[in-house]
Amino acid sequence: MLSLLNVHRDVAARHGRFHILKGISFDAEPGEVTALLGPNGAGKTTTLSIAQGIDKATSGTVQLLGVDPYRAGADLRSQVGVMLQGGGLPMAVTGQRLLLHLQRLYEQPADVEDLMERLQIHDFKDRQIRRLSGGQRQRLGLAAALVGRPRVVFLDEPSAGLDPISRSIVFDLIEELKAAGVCIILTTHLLEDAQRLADQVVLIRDGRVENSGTVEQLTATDFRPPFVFKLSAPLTDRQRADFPQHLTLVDEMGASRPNTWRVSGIETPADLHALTSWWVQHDLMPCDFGMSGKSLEDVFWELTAHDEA
Ligand SMILES: Nc1ncnc2c1ncn2[C@@H]1O[C@H](COP(=O)(O)OP(=O)(O)OP(=O)(O)O)[C@@H](O)[C@H]1O
Repeated sequence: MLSLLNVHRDVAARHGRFHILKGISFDAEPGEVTALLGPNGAGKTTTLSIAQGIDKATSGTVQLLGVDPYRAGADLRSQVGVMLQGGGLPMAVTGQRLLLHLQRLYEQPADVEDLMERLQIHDFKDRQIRRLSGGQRQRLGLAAALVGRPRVVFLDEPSAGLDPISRSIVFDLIEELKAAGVCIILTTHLLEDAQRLADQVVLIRDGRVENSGTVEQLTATDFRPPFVFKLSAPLTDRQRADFPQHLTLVDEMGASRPNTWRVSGIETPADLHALTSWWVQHDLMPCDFGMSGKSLEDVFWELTAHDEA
C-alpha cells in the first residue's frame, strides 16, 4: 500500500545542503501498523510527510496506493486519513461541526455519531476546539482523520498527551482499523506504544533506517536478558570484593533505583548458583530479583548509545 525506496531529502542550509533523509526504504502493508521509531530529529516526521505527499523527496521513489502521492489528485486524498502532530484543527469551530463538515466532503463517509461515541467526543462536541484540552484535541484529530473511511492512515505521535484511558480508547480503535484491513503508519517516541501496536517497526536514526522488522525480530537477537536484583541496603566493600569473579556486578540503575544491581555473565545454572551462594555467604536476602526479555526500549537505547559514542 505504501512503498518508499531509497528516499533522500535535502534542504538548503547555511553551508551547503543539509541531508535530512539519507536513503529511507520500507513498505507498509494493509491490516498492519507500521511504527516509525527513533530519537528526536531522526527524520520520522519528514518521512511521514513525504509518504503522504505533503513534502517532496529530493530523490527516490514513493508509491502510495499505486501512485506518487506528491503528484496525486483528489482521488488519492479521499482514501488517505492524516492526523498531524499538534492537531492542525480550526480553533473557532466546535468538534461536531468540524466532523459533520468533513463528512460532507466524502462520498462514503463514516458515521459521525458512531465515531464520536467510539472516541468519547460527545461530552465536548459542542465546545470550540480552542477550548479543548490537548487529549481531547488529539481524539478529535483522530476522528477527523477517519471520517472519510480511509484505506491508509498516517498518525504523527497519536498518543502524545493522552491520559491512560484516552490512550486505551485510541489504541482499541487502531486495533479495529487494523482488523478492518486499514494500513496504519504512525510515528512515536513511546517504545511501549510501538511494542503494543506495531506489526512492523522501522527504527530511524540520523536520516537512515537503522533496523526494521517485527518487535519479536528486533528484540530476539542473541541477547541474554539481564539478571537484576534489589537489596534493602547498600552493599559493603567486603561484600563487593567477594562477588563471584566470573560475573559482573553493575550499579546501572543509579539514584532512581537505589540498591538495585544488574549482573551480567549469567549463562548457565552454575552461574546462577554462584550468585545465590554469594547471597547465602553474606546473608543477603533480595527484596526483588528476576530476568526479563529484551524490550524494544533496550534496542532503542542500544541505537541511541551509538549516537553518543
Ligand atoms: N525544512 C527544513 N529545513 C532544515 N532542517 C529541517 C527541515 N525540516 C526538518 N529539518 C531537520 O531535519 C531533522 C529531522 O526532522 P524531523 O522533524 O523529520 O525529525 P523527527 O524524527 O520527526 O523528530 P521529532 O521526534 O523531534 O519530532 C531535524 O534535525 C530537523 O531540524
